[in-house]
Amino acid sequence: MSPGAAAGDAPAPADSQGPASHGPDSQQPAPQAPDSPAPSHPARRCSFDEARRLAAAVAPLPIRDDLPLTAAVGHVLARPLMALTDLPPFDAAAMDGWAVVGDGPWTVVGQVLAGSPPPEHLGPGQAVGIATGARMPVGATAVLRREHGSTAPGPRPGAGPVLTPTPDAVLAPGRDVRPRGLECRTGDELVPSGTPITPALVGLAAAAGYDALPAHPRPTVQLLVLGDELLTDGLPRGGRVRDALGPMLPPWLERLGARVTGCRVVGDDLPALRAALEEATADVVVTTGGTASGPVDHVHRALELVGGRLVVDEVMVRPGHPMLLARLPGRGPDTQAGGTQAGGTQARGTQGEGIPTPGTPAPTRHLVGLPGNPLAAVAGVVTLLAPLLRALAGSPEPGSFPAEAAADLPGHPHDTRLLPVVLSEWGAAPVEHTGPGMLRGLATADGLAVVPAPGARRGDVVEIMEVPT
Ligand SMILES: Nc1nc2c(c(=O)[nH]1)N[C@H]1C(S)=C(S)[C@@H](COP(=O)(O)OP(=O)(O)OC[C@H]3O[C@@H](n4cnc5c(N)ncnc54)[C@H](O)[C@@H]3O)O[C@H]1N2
Ligand code: MOO
Repeated sequence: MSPGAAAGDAPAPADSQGPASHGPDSQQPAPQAPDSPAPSHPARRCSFDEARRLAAAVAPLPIRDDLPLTAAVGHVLARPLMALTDLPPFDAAAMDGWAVVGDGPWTVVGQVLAGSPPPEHLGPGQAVGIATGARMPVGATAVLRREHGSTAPGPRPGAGPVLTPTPDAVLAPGRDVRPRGLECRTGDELVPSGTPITPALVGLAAAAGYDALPAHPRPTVQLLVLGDELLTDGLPRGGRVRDALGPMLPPWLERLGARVTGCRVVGDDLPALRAALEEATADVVVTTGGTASGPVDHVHRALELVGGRLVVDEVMVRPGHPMLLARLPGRGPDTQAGGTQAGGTQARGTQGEGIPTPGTPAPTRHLVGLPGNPLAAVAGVVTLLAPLLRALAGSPEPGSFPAEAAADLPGHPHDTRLLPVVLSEWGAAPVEHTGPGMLRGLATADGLAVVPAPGARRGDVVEIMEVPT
């Protein structure tokens, strides 16, 4: 639907703070296109695709240029990694042996080790002992491997040893030499922006002369697990159940690139929830439970009270349809992207190198409301939270991949269904125990198949949402 058409039919925008409709049968129009994130979105009931597009439409956190190499692992490279030097930076021996000039025999006139200066120049008939990685002397044409030569005393006192090649020695020019610039030249793009910073990338950066890397910070997350009925230890008892989400979500979110700064259980109490939201300073606040319209489901009301603005309010996906995404006002003082780095992203008005342009707004904070049913909460993670966290961290990872259905995949009559599946050489097959309140199926699944209504047939290609394995 075009933005104009959507606007014409839109319900009262969330910014009006009117009552949000989030029942399962609310029939609100589809949202407008997500590619123009306006300051105030009408809160909408969204399709699965629209919801994840809206979540992914946020700007990345402002770039930091000062992340020490090892600390940068787990972030996403925010600018291309350009070579600051030729690599190798000089012609170097690739093997232990002798640097030689032309064919032998040669007189050995010295030795050069890795990191030590070579002789100024080698002339015809001369050689130096050389170690792997040592700089080649000017004039040397090749390296003779140690196993391909032997030395004998020189013909007279003071003359260097005589080096003779074995019959199988190979001495073509450049043999066993790593020429300067073999891997890259100064200014070459080594790795594009958006690449996850891995240990290997950090090693490359160090070799290329970097001490720090530019990266979007990992978004901070505070998790509020809502529900008076939740127990944090022991067996379920007295009508209460164990909190499954408090233990599950922090490591999951860390795997998605977030830095989880807090996780706590909050009772079904509106003032307590409001206070928790007001105290929270993270880039993303995640709540679990309380999203529906039960007597103690307070997330919508608490959001209104703290000035939150709903962006997505219910998604046409099962399980998990009551999930929501909202913008939160302001930002706290202790977030990674705040402090000296607060300000717009480079794309939105920095002066380069992450220095904020005076007057640019601080990055927006968000709340993701996950439904309480555990598999519904997982659906909220893959639909809203994972795309949001990736966008904040500047990650281009899709979070999904295609696979063929190995069997018919049951769907929902009119909504998208996220179905735990196992993958094999035959494709994606459903598992058992996939009710909204169950994690048994997911625990052995390889991903969540995105099953369009009313279902997929064996042989259809479906999208598989990644879950941590
Ligand atoms: N009248 C309607 N009622 C409900 C609807 C609806 O459309 N109309 N939708 C249902 C669906 S679908 C879901 S999902 C839930 C979502 O409700 P909430 O987000 O408000 O979640 P709660 O009511 O707080 O809890 C639901 C369920 O999940 C259990 N739970 C909650 N947190 C946890 C946790 N951390 N670990 C384990 N289990 C948890 C909770 O005990 C409830 O059993 O609303 C339906 N209702
Ligand atoms: O969102 Mo609910 O039961 O479909 O889990």
